[in-house]
Amino acid sequence: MEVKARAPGKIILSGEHAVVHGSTAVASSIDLYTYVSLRFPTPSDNDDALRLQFKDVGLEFSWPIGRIKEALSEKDIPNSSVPTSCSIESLRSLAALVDELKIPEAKIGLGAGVLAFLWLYSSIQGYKPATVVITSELPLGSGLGSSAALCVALSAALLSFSDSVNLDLSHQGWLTFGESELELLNKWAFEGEKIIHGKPSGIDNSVSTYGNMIKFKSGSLTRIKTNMTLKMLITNTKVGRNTKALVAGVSERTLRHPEAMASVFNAVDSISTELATIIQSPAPDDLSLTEKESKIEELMEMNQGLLQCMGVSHASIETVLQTTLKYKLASKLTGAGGGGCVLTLLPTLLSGTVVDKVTSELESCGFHCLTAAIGGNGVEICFGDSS
Ligand SMILES: Nc1ncnc2c1ncn2[C@@H]1O[C@H](COP(=O)(O)OP(=O)(O)O)[C@@H](O)[C@H]1O
Ligand SMILES: C[C@@](O)(CCOP(=O)(O)O)CC(=O)O
Ligand SMILES: [Mg+2]
Repeated sequence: MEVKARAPGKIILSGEHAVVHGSTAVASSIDLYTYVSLRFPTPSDNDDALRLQFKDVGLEFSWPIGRIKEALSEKDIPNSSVPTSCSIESLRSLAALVDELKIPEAKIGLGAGVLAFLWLYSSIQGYKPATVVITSELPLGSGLGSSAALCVALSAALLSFSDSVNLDLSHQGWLTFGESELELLNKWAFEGEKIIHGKPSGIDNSVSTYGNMIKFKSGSLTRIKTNMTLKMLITNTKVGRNTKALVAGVSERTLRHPEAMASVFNAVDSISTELATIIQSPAPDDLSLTEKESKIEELMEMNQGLLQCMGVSHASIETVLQTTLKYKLASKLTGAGGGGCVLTLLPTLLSGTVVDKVTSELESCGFHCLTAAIGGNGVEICFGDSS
């Protein structure tokens, strides 16, 4: 029996980093997914290994299942219905297993993904041999939430074969979970994100779980009903960065300048709240679509300025901002910054020629422009053939 899960990536329209410190943020899923397939061997396979394939980066790992049991020996029988944080001791033991993999230095960031996998797998499924294959349409480590999409899709696949979830195994095609099941898998995914990000806010796993657009503050989400279609150009600067280090950098700056940073976070909170109000306001109200878009552009620019205050912009991001400004387009970084992706609002009345021109100018700087639909389903699973 095989199950496949898919979970979407995301863009943060406003409030990244500040959301870690309690401010409101607004995020939307995008139609680029991470896929996880999970298969248990049959007795005749005579296989007692846990195998993990990261297809996007061409890496494969395997462990005799007994080694994982040994590493986590102090752990009780796993209980998939109680999301549990990885203790320092378990993290240390699992990290020793990951060290043995000798991951090449250039791909060392993947170690965090392997750790999250080992924790989620053993906590939800216990010590059973299996093969898990990961593929993604998302660029990894670029601000589009690949870490959360991985944790959400993994939690979904693992839970679908657990006692905590009741699913129709004969269903054909993609299947969504019930509300309480989504809540459970979102909590497990958050435990995985904690291993990858250090101190995540929970916005990325929540938007990947539930899909569409959400407003998020202090761990709780409100689903947003959009009353306008937003079109964004996503520019990947291709400058690699690590979310954990950037989040830690903002926390250190906050410790050095608590009052100034509190004001920055407060300003971001107001920006996100206003943005959510604009997006939700009834379609033909006192504000025309063009007026709404101009307001959103201004809020994006203000948010970008505050992200610069937090120290998470980058020369490559500044180049994207200057390039799009030449075409009177507003942009902001999305995700953790320090490189990664930048969002540019494409107003409804903008001509296709301008979009082509700005795209080719950005690409001539060595950046990669993506188009992705905003919104859409959250996590889904499929038993058997998903094609
Ligand atoms: N498809 C994948 N294959 C392997 N590792 C992945 C995959 N998706 C995410 N990861 C893990 O997530 C990390 C990237 O997460 P992060 O730095 O938070 O950036 P982002 O979430 O913006 O992509 C990778 O270094 C890796 O550990
Ligand atoms: C910076 C932050 O707000 C978003 C990070 O997103 P990403 O991992 O860069 O896609 C961190 C968080 O909210 O957990
Ligand atoms: Mg991430």
